[in-house]
Amino acid sequence: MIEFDAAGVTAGEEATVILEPLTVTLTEARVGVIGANGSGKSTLARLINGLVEPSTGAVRVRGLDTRQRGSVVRQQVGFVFTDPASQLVMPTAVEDVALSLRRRHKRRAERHRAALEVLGRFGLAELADRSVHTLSGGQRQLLALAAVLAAEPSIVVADEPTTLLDLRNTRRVADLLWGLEQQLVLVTHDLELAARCERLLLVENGRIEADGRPAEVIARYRELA
Ligand SMILES: Nc1ncnc2c1ncn2[C@@H]1O[C@H](COP(=O)(O)OP(=O)(O)OP(=O)(O)O)[C@@H](O)[C@H]1O
Repeated sequence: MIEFDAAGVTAGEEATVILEPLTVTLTEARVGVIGANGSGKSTLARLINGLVEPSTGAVRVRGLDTRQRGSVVRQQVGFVFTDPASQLVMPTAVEDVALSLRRRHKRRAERHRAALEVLGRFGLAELADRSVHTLSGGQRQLLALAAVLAAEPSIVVADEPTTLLDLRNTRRVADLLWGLEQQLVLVTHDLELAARCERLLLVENGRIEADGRPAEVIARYRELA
């Protein structure tokens, strides 16, 4: 469960409003977030794992305040970025997944074995020793997702995870995300994916313009465009 309790975000000395105070509780397994460029979607997503702290109000994840318990929240919330390059930091694919496993497996050899197993599960076994820089965009995105999921977070937040992908990889990533047991918050410009969510939030100019069933929220989005 994710609670926004009058959570607002401002930036700079002038306190420019990025996100107006928002009160909403997300309990659905698949929550989508749509809206125009620059409307505040990423900011909303980043509030969930404390990457962005609320300037006013509070955000709680499974009862944990993101400002007070930031590091615990980040262990529980796996965040998938649009650009996998910003989260793949190790020289090879297997090392990147192993990095996510450092809390669960203290011994290096064990971590390596577990990372290979994760790569296998995601159909990426043959990429284990490849330099991350030589992977295609789709391979990198799948690897980033595998690395996040390897840590077994309780909640997954994905910020436009299919934007860089072709149709086949978009389907692959979407199927993976929909196959998860965890609660998923998905920021997307892909209305097909948005339509598959149980609940959809439409962000417009830093506030929630619509919140509800995908068909109605998407219709409102189309009216605004
Ligand atoms: N730290 C900051 N300082 C100043 N402005 C910011 C800051 N963070 C975000 N913004 C601005 O707030 C607005 C919302 O940004 P955000 O990244 O949340 O939008 P978005 O809906 O995810 O956009 P996109 O679809 O283009 O990724 C943008 O105008 C952005 O430039």
